[in-house]
Amino acid sequence: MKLYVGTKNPVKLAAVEHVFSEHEIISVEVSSKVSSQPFSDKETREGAINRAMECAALSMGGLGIGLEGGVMEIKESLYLCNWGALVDEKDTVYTASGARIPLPDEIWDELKKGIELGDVMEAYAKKKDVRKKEGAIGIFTNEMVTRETMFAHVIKLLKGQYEVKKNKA
Ligand SMILES: O=P(O)(O)OP(=O)(O)OP(=O)(O)OC[C@H]1O[C@@H](n2cnc3c(O)ncnc32)[C@H](O)[C@@H]1O
Ligand SMILES: [Mg+2]
Repeated sequence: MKLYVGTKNPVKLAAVEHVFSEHEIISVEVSSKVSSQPFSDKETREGAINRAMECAALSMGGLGIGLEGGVMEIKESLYLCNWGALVDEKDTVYTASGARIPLPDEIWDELKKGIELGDVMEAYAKKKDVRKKEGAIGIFTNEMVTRETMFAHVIKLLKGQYEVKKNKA
């Protein structure tokens, strides 16, 4: 079955390929229809669902996946948050979220100025393309968990829920 993924980001695609190795994966650029830097769980989740729905529509009876990164506030802390959505051939929507860790205040200050996390991380880590490599989660966990492994976990949560539903049908 064809699996459309709503991103061109190589790290997100690598995570999908790792979990859905038996599927033909097609990478497409779609709109998340939320801000480029989501600032809540709600908005980040919505971005993932919007991407997955557009992918499912393009797949014509296949599967669609959307992955979205964002940040969310809890009390005095700003956390990294990530969401994934899978839309199956029957238009059922499955969702799952990823591990979250607090971000340093200096990162929050930069985000408040309207700079996207990907750009903030490049300056902070003095590295290019952090968003396409280890990600903020990799930088702040000494690469114990990278953006790819974090998204792979989210995708496993989606695939597992889909399989349970399919096995019941
Ligand atoms: O091409 P797409 O699929 O859009 O991939 P992206 O890297 O832009 O990722 P998102 O749109 O899902 O993330 C929204 C914003 O947050 C940034 N971001 C989210 N998680 C990140 C991480 O772990 N490391 C670096 N930047 C991250 C990202 O660069 C964007 O500016
Ligand atoms: Mg983006």
